Amino acid sequence: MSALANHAFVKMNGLGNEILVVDLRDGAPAPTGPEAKAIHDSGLTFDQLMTIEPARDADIATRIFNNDGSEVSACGNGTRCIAWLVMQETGTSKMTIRTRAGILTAAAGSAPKTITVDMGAPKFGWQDIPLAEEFRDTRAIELQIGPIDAPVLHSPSAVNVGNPHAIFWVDDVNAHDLGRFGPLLENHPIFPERANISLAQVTAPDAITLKVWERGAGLTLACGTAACAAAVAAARTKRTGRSVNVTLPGGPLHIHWRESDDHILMTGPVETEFEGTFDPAVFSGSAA
Ligand SMILES: N[C@H](CCC[C@H](N)C(=O)O)C(=O)O
Repeated sequence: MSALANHAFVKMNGLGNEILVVDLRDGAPAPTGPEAKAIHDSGLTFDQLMTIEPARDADIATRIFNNDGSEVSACGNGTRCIAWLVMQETGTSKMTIRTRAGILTAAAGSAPKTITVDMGAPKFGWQDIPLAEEFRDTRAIELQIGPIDAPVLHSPSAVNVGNPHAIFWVDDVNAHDLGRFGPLLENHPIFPERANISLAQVTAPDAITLKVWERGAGLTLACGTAACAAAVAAARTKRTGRSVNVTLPGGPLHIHWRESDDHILMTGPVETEFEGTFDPAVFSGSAA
């Protein structure tokens, strides 16, 4: 029987990006990838499961699982959620979070239930994304969908913001069937670690509309790291400035790509939905 049987969880979201939070500071072990997938498949659905764990070199540590059971290194919306929970508990307004991508800093925003996370600096090198072959300029890589002579989507920007992203620049995010193209592109051999796939429509020098197919989770209402990736890719290709409002289906995030240290500051809301405990049957595979 899993040590997580009957363990407490908190269901939250960031702009509708569904986050299941499990506080393991009681010493319970983190779920395995298959256990995370089993929890989702049992009907307690989420986009990501995130843990809160003790850390030696930060206030807390976290591990991030997509609902397909893959463990990943960054989740912007989920990081805001766990930061808000811990700040509520400790009464602090600033904290550090150890992730597999490095130590992030979170701060309470000016509005209630709003958090700003410093997501660190983006990486643009082809081996950092990573890509399967050398591309000297990752602002537009040779990848396309559709007929060779009339591609439907092509020349995406590639960025790593703790996780890999490909951003396709389009005139209308609703003119393309991301639900159909998403899995093809997520699993394209050019992405040895797969990738999060976004359609980005620049609507003003400080505004982007975004739709995202998330690696390991599919279409979501919002993706914080995709908003960060699209914002820096847009600035890098001179489509926008370094401060943008990114409007996702679930709502807006504000992204500022700071010039002084290249760090990306993401600001947005958090929502709490409900609390509960894990049904033991989930881990024995007998849950519905
Ligand atoms: N699917 C992403 C992780 C979650 C990202 C998203 N939920 C966010 O808010 O950043 C990946 O596999 O890298």
